[in-house]
Amino acid sequence: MIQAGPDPALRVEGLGVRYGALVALDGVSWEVRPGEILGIIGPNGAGKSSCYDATTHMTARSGRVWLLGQEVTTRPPHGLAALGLKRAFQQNAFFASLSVLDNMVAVLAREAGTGLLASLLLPWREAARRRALEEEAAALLERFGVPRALHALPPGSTPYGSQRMLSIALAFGRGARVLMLDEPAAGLGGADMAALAAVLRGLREEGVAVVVIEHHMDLIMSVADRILVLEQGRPLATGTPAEIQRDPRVLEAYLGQAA
Ligand SMILES: Nc1ncnc2c1ncn2[C@@H]1O[C@H](COP(=O)(O)OP(=O)(O)OP(=O)(O)O)[C@@H](O)[C@H]1O
Repeated sequence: MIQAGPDPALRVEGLGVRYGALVALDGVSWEVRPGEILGIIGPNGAGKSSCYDATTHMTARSGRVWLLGQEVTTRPPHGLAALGLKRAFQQNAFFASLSVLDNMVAVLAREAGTGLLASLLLPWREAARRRALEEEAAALLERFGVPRALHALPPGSTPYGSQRMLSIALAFGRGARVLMLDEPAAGLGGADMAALAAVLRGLREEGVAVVVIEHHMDLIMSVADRILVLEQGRPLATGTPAEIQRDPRVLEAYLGQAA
């Protein structure tokens, strides 16, 4: 089906990943447009994380990748991030000994070209710059649902839901054209899940292309515009949530298994 709308923000073609003799991903192609949420689902071991690793060049792979119309197949992960392809991982990733706010400041300072040490130990004459970074960091954290009351705490002392949102905010940093999230709802309860859904919808409204691997079917079916189903490293189906939910192959391979 030909889809109307803007050009893809990210397009991958024929991605393949092998671990020795094991074929983890075999010729997988997909694309996501600005202001679209693409969900990637599939049973355990289907190749979802391998697909992320392949896209962000964190593993040896075959296939090609285009970001904002530019081929970026050979770019290293940090080069992709600099072009606006950002990724958050399954595990929370932050400095445990820094406050929530300083974690965010460190990312913003790095993206602004200031080193971590300098960002934390800026001399007095740069205090104003430090304050501006802190204000930017605080506003960004609030946007991702981490309230100011938690900003001075170490991340490990905040509720788990806030830790997940912090990880996403740190991945997003000063902004992303494409944001790839790996199981962002893992371990979240109902209220946190609703807050996460609101953040994802907000990113979509701003024109960010969002890709989400998720096992929580309610969440992915309610926020995704399109869904790609992987099974044993291969694409099994792609379509709207409604199409996917009534696809007999999907029901048998995945949703049926979960029922
Ligand atoms: N580093 C690795 N070395 C060897 N095999 C791996 C490695 N990483 C993944 N695999 C294997 O590749 C296949 C795909 O794994 P992958 O983690 O991509 O699946 P997944 O869909 O993300 O699974 P899950 O939902 O459990 O996270 C699995 O059979 C897995 O055991």
